[in-house]
Amino acid sequence: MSRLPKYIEADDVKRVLKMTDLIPIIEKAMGNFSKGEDGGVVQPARSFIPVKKHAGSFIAMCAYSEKDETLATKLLTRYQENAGTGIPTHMSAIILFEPSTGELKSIMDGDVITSMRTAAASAVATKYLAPENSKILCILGSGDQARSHYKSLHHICNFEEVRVWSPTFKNAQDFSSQLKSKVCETVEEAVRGADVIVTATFAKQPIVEWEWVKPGAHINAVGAVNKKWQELSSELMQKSVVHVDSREAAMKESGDVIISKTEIFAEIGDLVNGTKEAQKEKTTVFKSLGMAMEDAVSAKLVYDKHMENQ
Ligand SMILES: NC(=O)C1=CN([C@@H]2O[C@H](COP(=O)(O)OP(=O)(O)OC[C@H]3O[C@@H](n4cnc5c(N)ncnc54)[C@H](O)[C@@H]3O)[C@@H](O)[C@H]2O)C=CC1
Ligand SMILES: O=C(O)C1=NCCCC1
Repeated sequence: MSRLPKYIEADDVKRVLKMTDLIPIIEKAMGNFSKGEDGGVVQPARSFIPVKKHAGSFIAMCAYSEKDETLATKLLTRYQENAGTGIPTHMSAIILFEPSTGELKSIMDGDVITSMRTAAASAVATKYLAPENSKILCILGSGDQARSHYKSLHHICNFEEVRVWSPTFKNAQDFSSQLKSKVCETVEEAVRGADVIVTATFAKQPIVEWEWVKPGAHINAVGAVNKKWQELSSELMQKSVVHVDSREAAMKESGDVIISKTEIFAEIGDLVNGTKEAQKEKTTVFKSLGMAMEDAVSAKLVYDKHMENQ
């Protein structure tokens, strides 16, 4: 093997990474993660460095999976105020190592992986928790995650209607002209009657109320990754059956969990492993925070597929 790491750019990641391959890999990774030591995953809490002067943050996320033979770290910036400037709000690179020797194998774009693996994790949650025959999908937010969730969730349910809401009406219109959907003027209009709801916004205060949510609906809550931020009202969190990707991270990083003082029923990996039962008939929430482990398995998949084509 060459000692020089392979650089894999965003277009090449996009070319080789397919949602149909990724969803089962993320499902297996979530299961391994929730097995504790038996799952062979080492994933320390991630570091957040505030870049206060510029209203940004720098995030470092590392993971090793013995079963998947992958060792990686993602370095990411989150600059919310980039919105509307043409510079993305999240930018990242993933550094992949060879676990057997410690060699640096690859540095690759992390943006496509972040979009797709987050949406794949929600697809796994939706597979276990969405009501049978879900027909209406509601997406709150019209950015990167909103778009990737539109695509991933169509692999799980046969939706007949997709609704989109975004704080800037024009952004929702642009979304809807590219991805078949109906634009809603209010969150309430988008949420009422929906079977599956995605919240993928930068909201810091709750935008979804319990009384709007159809009993038995499933919510993938992807934003509000901060202990002081919420996308869902405390009442909605308390009255729903709440699932997370990592209990440890949720207790540290999720305002939706911490402020509402809600009880976490299970990690999605517990449903995958069959150690907790999915309660499809109840109103369910998947509070997603994102795991380094998801990046590590995705990066290995990208590297292996990319090298096959070399
Ligand atoms: N759980 C996870 O694994 C991940 C979570 N995220 C989080 O998901 C959220 C969406 O990320 P992206 O789509 O990449 O960002 P983006 O910048 O592409 O889109 C953000 C969306 O939020 C909307 N928005 C901004 N301020 C708002 C407010 N006050 N209330 C309601 N909506 C507002 C914008 O109009 C836009 O539609 C962010 O909070 C991000 O940090 C991002 C990556 C992974
Ligand atoms: O990649 C992730 O995981 C992220 N989680 C929280 C917000 C930024 C990206």
